[in-house]
Amino acid sequence: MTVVEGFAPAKINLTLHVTGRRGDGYHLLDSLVVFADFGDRITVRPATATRLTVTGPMAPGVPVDAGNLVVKAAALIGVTADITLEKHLPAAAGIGGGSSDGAATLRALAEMAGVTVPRDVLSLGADVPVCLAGGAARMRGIGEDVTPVAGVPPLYAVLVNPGVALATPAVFAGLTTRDNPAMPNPLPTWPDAAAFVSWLGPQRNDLQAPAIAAEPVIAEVLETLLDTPGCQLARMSGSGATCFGLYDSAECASAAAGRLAQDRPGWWVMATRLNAA
Ligand SMILES: C[C@@](CO)(OP(=O)(O)O)[C@H](O)COP(=O)(O)OP(=O)(O)OC[C@H]1O[C@@H](n2ccc(N)nc2=O)[C@H](O)[C@@H]1O
Ligand SMILES: Nc1ncnc2c1ncn2[C@@H]1O[C@H](COP(=O)(O)OP(=O)(O)O)[C@@H](O)[C@H]1O
Repeated sequence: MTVVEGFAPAKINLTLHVTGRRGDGYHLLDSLVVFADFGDRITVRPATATRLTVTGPMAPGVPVDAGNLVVKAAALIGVTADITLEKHLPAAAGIGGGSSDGAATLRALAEMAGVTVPRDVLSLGADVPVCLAGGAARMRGIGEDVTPVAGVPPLYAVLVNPGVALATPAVFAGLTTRDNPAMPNPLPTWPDAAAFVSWLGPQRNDLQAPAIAAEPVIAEVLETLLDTPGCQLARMSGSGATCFGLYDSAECASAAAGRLAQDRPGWWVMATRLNAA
């Protein structure tokens, strides 16, 4: 029996510029996306009907029915399987846990059944195409236009989620401006990690302000990250509430994570390497 395992890394929007809105209400984005070395794990086994079991420290509250993106992905690719999802990423957290799980399921089921992944996966969610591509990418349109970006260095980061779940549509609805500038085109080249992080500084996550308006604790997370020794940049990912801090070494990131975990026992804190693959 073919058993296939897959990894569904956290997705981090290093930038998230909202540049317009379509007639159907979806927003046009320009986002630089990378992936962490931390995430969920899935295992798929052939079965005559799809069955999902969710385990792991972040399993509570995650849907186990047809609402789970793992089950939706299996239906889209047309393969039935016994699927175990080991959940490590907080849900509704702006780090694309569900989308990354969906993309990992598509890859694993394609390998298990010897079929190809459908070309149009946008129906699963705007973040699924970028998660399926994997690696540093520029994401435009509403998420369907994904271009790999070369030259993004590996980054040492700390992810912090204060334990508030934010609904993505509500955060988009809180935007006060929707026609904001895109990132430069083409993107510059960065000689090293320091140049990359200083370029990142003036870029934005346009969803950060409406997310803070909905959950002011996000501002506290950003300030707390910036206060840790060696933090070069702190920003929210996606529609929040997870924020990332960037550091110039694994030691700095790990020391900051240790301190934050001690000082803020209610927050989810994780040191990770971004774009390490
Ligand atoms: C904001 C982002 C940035 O990467 O990340 P997350 O916060 O979800 O991690 C994504 O665009 C989210 O992608 P995803 O979570 O897959 O979105 P979907 O399920 O397709 O859409 C959820 C809702 O978000 C809004 N939405 C999403 C994408 C987009 N380009 N414009 C939107 O306005 C719509 O209200 C939509 O109904
Ligand atoms: N595999 C999954 N993991 C987590 N949440 C999921 C999954 N499948 C569907 N969901 C639903 O999707 C919602 C958004 O979750 P997630 O993709 O983690 O957030 P975000 O879009 O903020 O990155 C959750 O509230 C949950 O109800």
